[in-house]
Amino acid sequence: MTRELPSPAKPLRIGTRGSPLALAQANETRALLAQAWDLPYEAFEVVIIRTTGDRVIDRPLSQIGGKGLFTKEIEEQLLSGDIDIAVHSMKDMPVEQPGGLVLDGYLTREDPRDAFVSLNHAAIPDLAQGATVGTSSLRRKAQILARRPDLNVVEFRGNVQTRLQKLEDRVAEATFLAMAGLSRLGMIDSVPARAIGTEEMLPAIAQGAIGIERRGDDSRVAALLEPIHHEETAQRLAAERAFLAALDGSCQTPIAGLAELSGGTLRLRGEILRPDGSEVLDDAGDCAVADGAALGHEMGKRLLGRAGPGFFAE
Ligand SMILES: NCc1[nH]cc(CCC(=O)O)c1CC(=O)O
Repeated sequence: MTRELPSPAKPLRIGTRGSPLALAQANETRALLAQAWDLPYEAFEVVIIRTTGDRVIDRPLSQIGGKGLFTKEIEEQLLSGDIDIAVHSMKDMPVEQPGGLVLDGYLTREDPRDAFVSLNHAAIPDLAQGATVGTSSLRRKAQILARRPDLNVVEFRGNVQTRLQKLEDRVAEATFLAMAGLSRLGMIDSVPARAIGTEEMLPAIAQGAIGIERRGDDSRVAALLEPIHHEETAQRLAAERAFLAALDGSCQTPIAGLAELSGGTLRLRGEILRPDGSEVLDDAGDCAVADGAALGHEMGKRLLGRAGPGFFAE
């Protein structure tokens, strides 16, 4: 049976940032929607929106401050009706959305692992004493320093292509990228990247997941998204994002977490680190798949209690 698109009069507008990765994700969403509803690509339009995070490129993200650096302008256009949905890397999304918006549509999650990327080395242990590595992620920086306090970590901003160029230019010996990003950009075979096991480096909350945001009162769009939504991804993210929310995490703090499902059970692992890597606190728990958010909340609060005040201070 062919489903009927509710009110297909004009193209559905898909808002996204303009980076190659963001565009790949928006186009993937567009293709999935076209396929699910048996419609031509022209029924959907990709609209590029420039955000503060894209504009300010001369400072570390952690110094620009404010929540939703990469989302504010997109959400404004969603609220004003200039776009109908927004496609996001869930890793970059604050745990709460502005009033009137909901973020409950998820595509099937990609590989959540980080990748070690280097032209000369296969893994972290191969790096020479004092070697320079580049990353803009406070989490990755703290995790690397926890294992290798001797390494020199330098700020590495910019999109995937820019960071790879910095390796070519010998600015650093290695960098770290999400496997999901490389895979969506079709670069997994052309870039010297090796997946890092999650025991070795626990990923960012929601890494590898794409979320679709909409207006809460837009029932047409809610129905439209239903066939491309992946419920297991939603269940995993519910646990991870509740963990993050309990820790009051913005992306200013080194927090990692990953939920996995097997045989009706959800297992959540979580970790917080001092920014200099000098202390790592971790926790893990199991629960029924439907109870992930409660477990995440509980684990977050427990870790916060163990950490005490000032844990995240530089
Ligand atoms: N903060 C940038 C960002 N946001 C999402 C991804 C990768 C894709 C994903 O995790 O879904 C990346 C780049 C990276 O960490 O390599």
